Amino acid sequence: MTSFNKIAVLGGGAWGTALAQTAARAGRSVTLWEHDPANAQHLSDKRESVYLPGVTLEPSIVVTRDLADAARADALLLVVPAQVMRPVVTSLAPLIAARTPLVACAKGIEHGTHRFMTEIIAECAPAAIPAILSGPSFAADVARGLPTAVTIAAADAAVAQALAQAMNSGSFRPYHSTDVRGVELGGATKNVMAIAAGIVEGRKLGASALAAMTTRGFVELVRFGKAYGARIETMHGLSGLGDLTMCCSTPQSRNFSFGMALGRGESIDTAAHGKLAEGYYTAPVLLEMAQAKHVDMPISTAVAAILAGKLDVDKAIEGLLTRPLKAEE
Ligand SMILES: NC(=O)C1=CN([C@@H]2O[C@H](COP(=O)(O)OP(=O)(O)OC[C@H]3O[C@@H](n4cnc5c(N)ncnc54)[C@H](OP(=O)(O)O)[C@@H]3O)[C@@H](O)[C@H]2O)C=CC1
Ligand SMILES: O=C(CO)COP(=O)(O)O
Repeated sequence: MTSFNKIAVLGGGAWGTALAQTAARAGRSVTLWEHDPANAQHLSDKRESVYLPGVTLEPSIVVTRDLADAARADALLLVVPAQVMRPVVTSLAPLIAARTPLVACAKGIEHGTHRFMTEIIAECAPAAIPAILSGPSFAADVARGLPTAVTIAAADAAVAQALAQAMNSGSFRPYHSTDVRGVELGGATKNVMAIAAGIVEGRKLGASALAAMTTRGFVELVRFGKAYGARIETMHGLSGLGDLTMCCSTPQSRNFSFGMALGRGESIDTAAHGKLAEGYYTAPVLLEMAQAKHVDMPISTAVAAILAGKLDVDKAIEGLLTRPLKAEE
């Protein structure tokens, strides 16, 4: 079976750092690439990411700013925000060997093009093998070696299995799948639902309202997934139900925290408190894609309207509660 020993991680942020730690603990030779000079210097000198304070890099991890260094790996984890995946893959493409797996670890859908992460890889690096890693996995938990399970998907089952094997560190337990679309769609959609759940929490609407929002958010994820080719078992799995329930339940999720701040009345511009909330970028795209296939997604529609400044939180909540009654599905 194919094996991937040299792993490069692109993106020295919270998740990139956590995955670099995981790959090193799994016994892999790890190169961590960071594009920002200041963060790269901090990673090299202090052996710590500014995005994950208190986590010291494993001694074996090599930090670099040279993309060609990273490109020599057997497989690369792409751990940059979803909306910058395209420029990163475009720069990387001419440097990698054919059939190198590029594993998108971002959770989002590209503005404008409506491309999923692996579609961007296929388009910008056609000689590479696109793959996706997603699931209920907070960087701080994973970096500290707390038990975590995710799903790694690639079209070729043997590649997915080999990537899972490469990242298996004991406490980090990757399942493998060939449902690439299902895995990447769940991770993107859950971020929007986490914002909605955070708004409910921030408005102090109670546990019952949070349970209703989470449940109906999952219904929307499944509807959207069916329309865009996801397998039902994937949506019921780690990258769908698992990640959604986790991120709809705790302020450890930046998207949930962003929603909480909105629920407390903070402005859209300040509610993220300088942290990455991918759902902010995905919500309008999700709405456009749902409309394109006539998928009914009232929660996503409400979140997108709030984020566009077209609807205030209380009106959005009232609108959801006063919709015509219907049979549950
Ligand atoms: N944090 C988590 O718990 C998890 C995050 N994810 C996903 O991982 C992805 C990354 O998130 P996360 O690491 O948390 O985000 P962070 O904000 O912690 O880090 C983002 C990283 O991307 C880098 N970056 C930003 N813009 C560019 C660019 N144009 N070119 C190259 N690098 C760039 C940043 O570098 P710079 O220092 O220059 O800004 C930084 O190193 C997201 O899609 C997120 O949904 C998935 C699972 C868990
Ligand atoms: O995707 C994640 C956990 O699975 C991280 O969630 P946030 O981006 O909401 O912090």
